[in-house]
Amino acid sequence: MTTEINVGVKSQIKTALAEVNKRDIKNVFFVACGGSSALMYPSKYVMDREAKGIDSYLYSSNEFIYRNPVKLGVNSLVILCSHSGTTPETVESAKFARSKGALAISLTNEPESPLAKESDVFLKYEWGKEADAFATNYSVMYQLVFGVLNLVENNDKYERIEKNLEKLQSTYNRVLKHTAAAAHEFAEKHQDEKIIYTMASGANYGVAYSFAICILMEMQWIHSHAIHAGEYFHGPFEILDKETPFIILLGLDETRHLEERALSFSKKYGEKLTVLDAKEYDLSDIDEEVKGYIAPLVLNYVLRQYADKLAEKRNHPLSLRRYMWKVEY
Ligand SMILES: N[C@@H]1[C@@H](O)[C@H](O)[C@@H](COP(=O)(O)O)O[C@@H]1O
Repeated sequence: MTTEINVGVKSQIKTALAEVNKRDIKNVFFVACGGSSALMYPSKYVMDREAKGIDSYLYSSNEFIYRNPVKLGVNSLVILCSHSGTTPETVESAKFARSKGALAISLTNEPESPLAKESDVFLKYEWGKEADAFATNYSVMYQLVFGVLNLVENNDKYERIEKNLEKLQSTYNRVLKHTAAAAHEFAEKHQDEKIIYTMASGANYGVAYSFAICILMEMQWIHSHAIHAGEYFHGPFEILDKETPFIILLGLDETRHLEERALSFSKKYGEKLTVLDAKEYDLSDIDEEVKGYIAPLVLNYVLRQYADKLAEKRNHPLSLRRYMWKVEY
């Protein structure tokens, strides 16, 4: 079944790339909201590191429409994502992109959704505990992005990334066993906290961002803010004391130095520090050359385990909302 689904994912990517091939793509816009936006941050990092000619931009959906970037046009690829496929501003963004002549490719879990219908091509990804990592959102996004880089610029990492993503689930399973005790301890220690900050840089910043806005604020009603490790010393570090909890992510990309610097300062003056360091995880299945790109996916998966444990300890299900999907906004 898994193999069948993975073959299906590859064929969807092929279809999407065939559409890309019909155009002369000069720029890529990543457009989504919330968690769906956060999962695009590593891809924006990939574009910055790998793309020699294609420009790339990342916008929250409504900002994309209202800002109306002057470069958006027939040479643009707009990559959208919405899990439900119903977030109105993301659906509008797809319409808007196409009205400008751009190619709109969306990722969603819902093939019958308005977003799927308003896009030139949609890619259905899998979701949930049973899904193989290869077919899930982060992986599908990478397959598309590396596929575009390969097609437009002859970037040679596409096949390697695809092979590494095929081994991702076994990496996840191994790492999760290693982090289970730490996740449990985190939940024990933080169940009564009123505020928890998150921090990261580079390819991992989106993971810190989504944990802050989606897990802590949206799903646990705990105050939070995602601090960019490079910005830490330009304001946020003044909040550090022995009482304030921070989650600090350390990835394997070129910006790791920023995260290490933030951590070493935090260790000096803070105490409630939870460190997730990808260097401590068994990523032996992953090629050295792409480890920096894969690290945020692994960190995100590990943090989901932290979220599950925290929700359980606090007796506050991750599905609980006050306003989202309930009132008008
Ligand atoms: N955590 C996310 C939110 O941040 C997002 O606003 C919402 C709608 O998103 P989507 O457009 O992916 O369906 O879903 C999730 O709950």
